[in-house]
Amino acid sequence: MGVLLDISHVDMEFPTPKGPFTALRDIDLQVRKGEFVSLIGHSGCGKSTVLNVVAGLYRATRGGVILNGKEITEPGPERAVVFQNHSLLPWLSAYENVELAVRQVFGKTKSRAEMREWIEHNLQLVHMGHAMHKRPSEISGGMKQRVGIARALSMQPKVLLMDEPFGALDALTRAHMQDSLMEIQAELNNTVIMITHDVDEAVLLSDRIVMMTNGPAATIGEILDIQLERPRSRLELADDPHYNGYRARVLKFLHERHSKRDPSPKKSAADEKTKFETKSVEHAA
Ligand SMILES: Nc1ncnc2c1ncn2[C@@H]1O[C@H](COP(=O)(O)OP(=O)(O)OP(=O)(O)O)[C@@H](O)[C@H]1O
Repeated sequence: MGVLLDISHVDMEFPTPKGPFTALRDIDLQVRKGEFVSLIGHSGCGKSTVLNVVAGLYRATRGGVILNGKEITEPGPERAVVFQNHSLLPWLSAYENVELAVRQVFGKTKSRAEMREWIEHNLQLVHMGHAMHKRPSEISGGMKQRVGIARALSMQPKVLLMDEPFGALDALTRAHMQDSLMEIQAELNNTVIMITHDVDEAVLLSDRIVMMTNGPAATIGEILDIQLERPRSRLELADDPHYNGYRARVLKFLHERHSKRDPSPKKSAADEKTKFETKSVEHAA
């Protein structure tokens, strides 16, 4: 299948009082339609910066991003973003939060009735149909995140950008959300770029895992193709040698990178444990 999103030789420099800081150097990544790509790397390496360049929030210092043949120069509804901490408007219900996005994208092309149907459809897709008239303060963290995902999906984006979407959730809710996301992905064939610190999550969900080197001047260190059949079941994969091989490969990359930055093995191991969630898939089930 053809390339939908072309992140082409992107450098990103930020001006700082001490002079320019090079966050990214030569990020080059082509994403196909319907592909699920995860970005993983140590804290501060530049994952969010990559996502922000694709979102159009930052302009690359060199290189650029082409979506469907058109260069990205600003944010747009064809690239919906889901953040770690939901960004719902607290005074609006779940329904009304999604409605805002739907009006923005479909206000001129869908009738009122069609928009209502579409909003409800997207909330049902994330299993929020029963609580759609509740406000963010009346629902759990996982439910809020579901609404954020419904809002992003309702825009029918060409690319879904997710910045640690499940990072703030407990392990069980997180596992449910991952399963929901896989179901939705199977149904809608979305193109997704997701940042995660969770190695299991990356292997379970992704078609490819992009591993980034440490900053400054972070770049792509390695790309791992995850050739596990779909639909994927976390329970079955727990004993799958291929699954465990992919998992080990990512952990090794991260560990090696960390060791290079800090040669103290004691500190590396401790940091590794806190920064990367390496729980086994059975625990999350
Ligand atoms: N607006 C900015 N101005 C200056 N430096 C910045 C700016 N945004 C990011 N940086 C720097 O760029 C580097 C990459 O930051 P970024 O937030 O992209 O990393 P990250 O991999 O997403 O981190 P984390 O995993 O902790 O969220 C960091 O050193 C950060 O301090």
